[in-house]
Order: sequence, then C-alpha cells, then structure tokens
Amino acid sequence: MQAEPRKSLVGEEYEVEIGPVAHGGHCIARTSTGQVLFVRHALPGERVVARVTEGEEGARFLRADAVEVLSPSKDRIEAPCPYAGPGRCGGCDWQHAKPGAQRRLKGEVVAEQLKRLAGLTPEEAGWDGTVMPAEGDKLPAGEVPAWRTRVQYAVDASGRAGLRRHRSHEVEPVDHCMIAAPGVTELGIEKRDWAGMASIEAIAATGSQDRQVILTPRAGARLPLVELDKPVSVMRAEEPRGREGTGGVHRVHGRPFVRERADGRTHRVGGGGFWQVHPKAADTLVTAVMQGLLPRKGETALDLYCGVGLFAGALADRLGEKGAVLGIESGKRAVEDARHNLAAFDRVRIEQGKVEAVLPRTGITEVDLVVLDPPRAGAGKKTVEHLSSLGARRIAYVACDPAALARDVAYFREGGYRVRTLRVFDLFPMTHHVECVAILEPAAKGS
Ligand SMILES: C[S@@+](CC[C@H](N)C(=O)[O-])C[C@H]1O[C@@H](n2cnc3c(N)ncnc32)[C@H](O)[C@@H]1O
Repeated sequence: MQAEPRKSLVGEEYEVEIGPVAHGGHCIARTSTGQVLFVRHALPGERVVARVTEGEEGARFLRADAVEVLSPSKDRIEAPCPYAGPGRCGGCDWQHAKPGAQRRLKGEVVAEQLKRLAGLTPEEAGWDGTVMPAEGDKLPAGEVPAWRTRVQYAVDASGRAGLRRHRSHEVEPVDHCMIAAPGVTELGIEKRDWAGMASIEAIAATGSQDRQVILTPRAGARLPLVELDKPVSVMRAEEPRGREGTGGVHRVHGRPFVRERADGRTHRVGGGGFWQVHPKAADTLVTAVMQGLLPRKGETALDLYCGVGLFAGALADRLGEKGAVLGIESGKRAVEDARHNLAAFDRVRIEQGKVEAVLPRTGITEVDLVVLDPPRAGAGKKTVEHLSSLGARRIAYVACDPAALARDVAYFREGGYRVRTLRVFDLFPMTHHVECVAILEPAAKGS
C-alpha cells in the first residue's frame, strides 16, 4: 500500500523567536508545535514571521524565509543590495547583517562544527575565536566589499543575465552585482542580450589585466559574437560543466588561460580551473600556511589537491634546492598548468589523479610537511589515516567547509595528531562561506 503523500507546508507562516545561527546561512527556530525551522534573512534573537519555502508536515525540518521582522536585532541593517531578500538572489546570505556581525556568526558556526564533529573547544584548537576580514575589507556598515573575481551568471529565457535564486534554477536578473570585483563589473555582462546561453562565467584575474568569459550555450544554440566593454578572451563550455570543471571547456578566441599573481609568482589558470575567488585570498592563505608550517631548507613536502600549484610553489620557494615537493591534483588541465607554473623548480613533481588513489601508489612512507586543500567534501577517513602514518612534522589543512574540516580533524586525532592552531578568514563577505587554516602536529611531541 502506498503511503499518503504528506501535506506540503510551503507558504504557511509562523511567528517565531530566532535561535542560534546554523551552518548554511540560516538560523534555527521552532514552531509552537516544536517543528524545527531553518530561517534565512533572520538574525539570532529576533522575533519574525517566517514563511515556509520547503517542507511538509512531519519533516525533520522546514526551510523558511523571514518575511516580516517584528523585533529586529541590533546587528540588522537595511540590505545594501536591492536584489537581496526573501525569494530573491541566492548569492549572498548576510546582506542584512552588519559586517562585524557577519564575521561573528561565521565564528559561531566554526565553533559549533568543531565542538560537535571534532569534540574541540576554540581554545583546544588554538583559536582565539575571531574571524579575520581580508585586507581592505573592513568597511562601515552599508558598504560592500567588491571581492568576487569570478562570477557565474545564469541566463533567463529572455536572454537576461542574472544570479540564481536560493536553492532554485530560477534566475534573478540583476543590473549589477555589488560583490563582483571591479574587473568583472567593467565587462558589462548584465547589459547584453545572452539569448541561447545557459550561463556565463566572468573572470577578472588578480595582478594581470587578463579577463575571460566562459560561455555555456544551451543545446543547439550558436555562440554569440562577444562584444563587451573591455577586451576578453572567450571560452566555450559544454553543458553540463564537468564536476572537475575544465574537461569540456574550449578556446574560442584569445588566451585559453588567465594569469593570476600570488606569493610573488604568476600562475597560469586555464579554462575556468580553480583559483581562489577573493583577490586577497591566495596571498592570505599562503601566508597563514607558511607561518604555520615554518618550512626548513631541505625538507620534503606534499601539496594535496594542489590545483595549479599555489602552495607547491610557495613550499618549493622556501624549501630551497635540496627540498622536494610532490603535488597531487585530479584535474587534467590544472595539472598541465601546475607543471607549467612550477617548471623553474627542479625538485617539484605533479601527479595527476585522485589523492585517494595516487597517494598510496607513490610509495612515500615519510614526509616532513603536508598541505591539503580539498574540495568541500573534505579529504575523508582513508586519506587522513594515510597522511597520519607519514610522520609529518606539521600539516596545514586549508578548508572551505568547517564541517568537513572538523570531521577530518577528528580522524587526524585518532591518527595521533592534534590541532596546534586554527585561523579563520572571511574571504567571502556577505555570504555564509568562510575559510579555515588548521595547523596540525603530532600530539605526543609538539614541535
Ligand atoms: C579547493 S581547490 C584547491 C586548489 C589549490 N590548492 C589552490 O589553492 O589553488 C581543490 C582542488 O582539488 C581538486 N580535486 C578535487 N577532488 C580531488 C581528488 N579527489 N583528488 C585530487 N584532487 C582533487 C580540484 O580539481 C581542485 O583543483
């Protein structure tokens, strides 16, 4: 017998007290019957009317938007962006919060994930609980840092470029994205007709004038002649873009890569491959990793999930001629770029493949230092177990998801490592995202 479909609660409204922030850009509340609500556009301590956007009777939780604020938090401001708000653009989560409050909320999320998944207090993780803004981002309330050097625009049925609504394929057409970097805004993507395109990625490199657009046409559509306000190179991506990003991306005209400067070196990044989005992010992270690892001349190091070689290059620079670095990266195009970017270092090798498959095959049994910067899912138990067996003096874990970091830290603790320091950076202002750098060392020794 088929179970009765449960009644949808979408559109129902509840007057609720907003509780703590949760991972994902929302806060937790409960209805009078005890059902949990994940409420966007709210702040802890507020009383709001929450309208359900997803969920049905008896569900573990419902998603909702705060559509009316009955008693506002002192951290609330008028969202500076006209496209932010319930049902609108899904790109930012905290437009309605003062900048300092955004960082506090992110800190609370990191602390909660650490406690719940790794059993660590901030003190035990060597973290003072602060979330650092990137250089130049400490702005007064109401001003928005224009940090996004890579913007993925979606295109609606009429050919207008915009941004996706939260958890939706619908497009919010925009005239201007406030968090887009000036180099992206100057291209004037929002002013053109993009009929036939499914999406457009706009890239403004840091430290060079390279600008690139990656067009993804809908099935059967022809590429438009790209006439933008600034010269750009143009690439064409096949839909859907592969998980690893760059497989189905082809040159249309101009250079098939952009040149990004960081740590005093130029990095070629081809065909929309991974590069940190905030213009200060690559330097901020390299500094934090190097300050944590304190590399010594002649040491050996691993750079896992190495992309185009940002940390491998920084390590090679500091380890000197007698040092050695092995980078592992799954993206074919990123590996070609990493080999190109690091060609000046004789003792750097880049292997292509998944870390979980390649690392065991290398036969490496000892290493002095490790950097790992995995995708959002984290490295996972097997890889962490393997890394814990290599006797590294220090390990730097760069994480864009605090939940994955905390899970992997718990595995490292089982493997005999402890967190020596944790630093947390707000490299994604106005959104719920946050970047962490944890430095681990053998628990027994300390170094
Ligand atoms: C967060 S990025 C970091 C890249 C680089 N460290 C940087 O800062 O530019 C993660 C990288 O891991 C790669 N990747 C994803 N899954 C992987 C896996 N299982 N094994 C190896 N590389 C992987 C992605 O292609 C991407 O380049």
